[in-house]
Amino acid sequence: MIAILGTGKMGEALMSGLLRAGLGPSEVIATARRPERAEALRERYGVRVAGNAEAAEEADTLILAVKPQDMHTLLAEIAPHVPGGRLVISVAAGITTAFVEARLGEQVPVVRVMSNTPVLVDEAMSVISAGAHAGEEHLKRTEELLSPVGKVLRIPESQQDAATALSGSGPAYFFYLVEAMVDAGILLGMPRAAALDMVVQSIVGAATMLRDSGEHPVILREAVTSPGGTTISAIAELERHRVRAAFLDAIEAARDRSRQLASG
Ligand SMILES: NC(=O)C1=CN([C@@H]2O[C@H](COP(=O)(O)OP(=O)(O)OC[C@H]3O[C@@H](n4cnc5c(N)ncnc54)[C@H](O)[C@@H]3O)[C@@H](O)[C@H]2O)C=CC1
Ligand SMILES: O=C(O)[C@@H]1CCC=N1
Repeated sequence: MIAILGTGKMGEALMSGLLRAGLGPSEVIATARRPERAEALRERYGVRVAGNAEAAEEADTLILAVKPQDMHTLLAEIAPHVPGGRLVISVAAGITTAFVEARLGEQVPVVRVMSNTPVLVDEAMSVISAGAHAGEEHLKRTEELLSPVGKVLRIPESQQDAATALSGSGPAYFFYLVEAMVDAGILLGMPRAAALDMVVQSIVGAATMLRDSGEHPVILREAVTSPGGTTISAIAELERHRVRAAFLDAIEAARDRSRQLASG
């Protein structure tokens, strides 16, 4: 039995992925703060919806999916209800395994996960790290849960804040880029729907080439960039506006914010 504690956007995305991967609705308990949300989850997925304490007592794997700022309250609520031997998986940005261990009891196996919203289309990037009391079996179990919905990579916990900035938030940067490029199409007089189609297909094509060709992104970009042509005129403007430096600073800021989150 798996419990998702705090079934918001990420919790629901993970839960729907687990169900698509073949887990039965009767093997999942979801918890939610608002009764309307609980009802919607029950109706949409046929899963059981319960209180946090009850879910913690019954499930052998607990997935903590509340916001980092709500983690302290959730852990305080479930601490008396987590029997030995439970695997606790936290998907919250910035929350360390030590933070969870300190509140649930020192022996609890905790795995920290940073996934991303493409879990909704089985293309998640999930990175996982073991806490002090989580061993190979716990990492394997976490991998089994997450690999049907995307790629899973083990990383040292010291890299989790960086991974949060890179792949946890990563989809948002691409959506932002698409928005900006569609605006550019509008500026050039293109109808919005056509501009969106062109940009989305370009990003899907580029992503597929990156994944399937094994080529370095520089080589792929050079292949588009004809001498004296159009692409280099655009790249020159991106460089003039220091877009590369903006990405470095932006992702560093996200990493720093992830580090701060556990303290509220
Ligand atoms: N949205 C994203 O792309 C990603 C989010 N995350 C992490 O996932 C976690 C959740 O983020 P979102 O889903 O975006 O937020 P969200 O606000 O949609 O979901 C959190 C849910 O937890 C519920 N909740 C809060 N306290 C509760 C409690 N004590 N008992 C039961 N339910 C409670 C809230 O009502 C809400 O529905 C965060 O820790 C975030 O860092 C991780 C990777 C990506
Ligand atoms: O913005 C956030 O804090 C969460 C964590 C990674 C993606 N979304």
